Amino acid sequence: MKTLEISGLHKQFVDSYTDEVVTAVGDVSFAVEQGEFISVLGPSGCGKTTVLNIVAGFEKQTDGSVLVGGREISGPSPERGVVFQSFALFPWKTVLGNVVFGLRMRGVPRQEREPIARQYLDLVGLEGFERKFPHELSGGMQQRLGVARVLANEPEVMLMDEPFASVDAQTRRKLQEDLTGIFESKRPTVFFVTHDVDEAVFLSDRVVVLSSRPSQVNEIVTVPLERPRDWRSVLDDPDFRHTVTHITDLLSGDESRVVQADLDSA
Ligand SMILES: Nc1ncnc2c1ncn2[C@@H]1O[C@H](COP(=O)(O)OP(=O)(O)OP(=O)(O)O)[C@@H](O)[C@H]1O
Repeated sequence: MKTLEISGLHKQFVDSYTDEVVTAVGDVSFAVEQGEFISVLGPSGCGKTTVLNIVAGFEKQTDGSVLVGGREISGPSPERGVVFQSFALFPWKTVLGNVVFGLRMRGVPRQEREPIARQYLDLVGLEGFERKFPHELSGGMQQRLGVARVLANEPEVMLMDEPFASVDAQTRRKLQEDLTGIFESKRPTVFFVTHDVDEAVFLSDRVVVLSSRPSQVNEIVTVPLERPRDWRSVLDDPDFRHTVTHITDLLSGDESRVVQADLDSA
């Protein structure tokens, strides 16, 4: 069953100073199955975040449609929870309070909120930290709290915009393995934006490779790796290297076309 269907998505921005029109998204269509992990990759500025922001309901498309669970979206909703790069936690609430808040907003009865919140904190490995405040957690733990907060709302799709971009390389590997473990046990539908080809292949069932602006889908690559996954075994897997090389070739082919077009128009 398709959870998310993006059809003919097109987005133009008008620069408020110069009145110049920027086509951020040309014509993008793809669908995400229920329980699927999909990543969106593409050259810088090709509109990855814009597509995510439209799905989140933060931006309105100029043309095309976005259906979630078969319904056209209208504005932000907890059914499309977003995990941001910059954590976006409530600093004055405890770890437990951060998760309980969303449940309260969703109308979950008072006596059910805390057990549900604790269940999701356990899932992301934050048991024992319930009474701490966000500033008492490491960057990686704050990001896991962000994931717990979104998942506790049982969204139809979890949206993640480069969530690990601001943590160091070692923590990043650990968080990628944690996220894979969470995905494998809960099977949420995930839409993940990244610049990092290895990360996209490690995490995803399929990778949507966008072309440079005005972006279109260049290719949707199926990742032929078994689950459960961990870095130790994935790095030794020839299918992993082959898929990474294929996507890198798609991206560099696209980049050389852009350079050639720039030279032709000079
Ligand atoms: N609110 C806005 N107003 C005007 N232009 C915008 C706005 N948001 C994005 N853009 C432009 O749209 C294009 C796509 O931006 P977007 O951030 O979606 O790309 P991206 O692929 O996520 O980039 P990156 O990989 O660098 O993060 C860029 O040229 C950007 O400058």
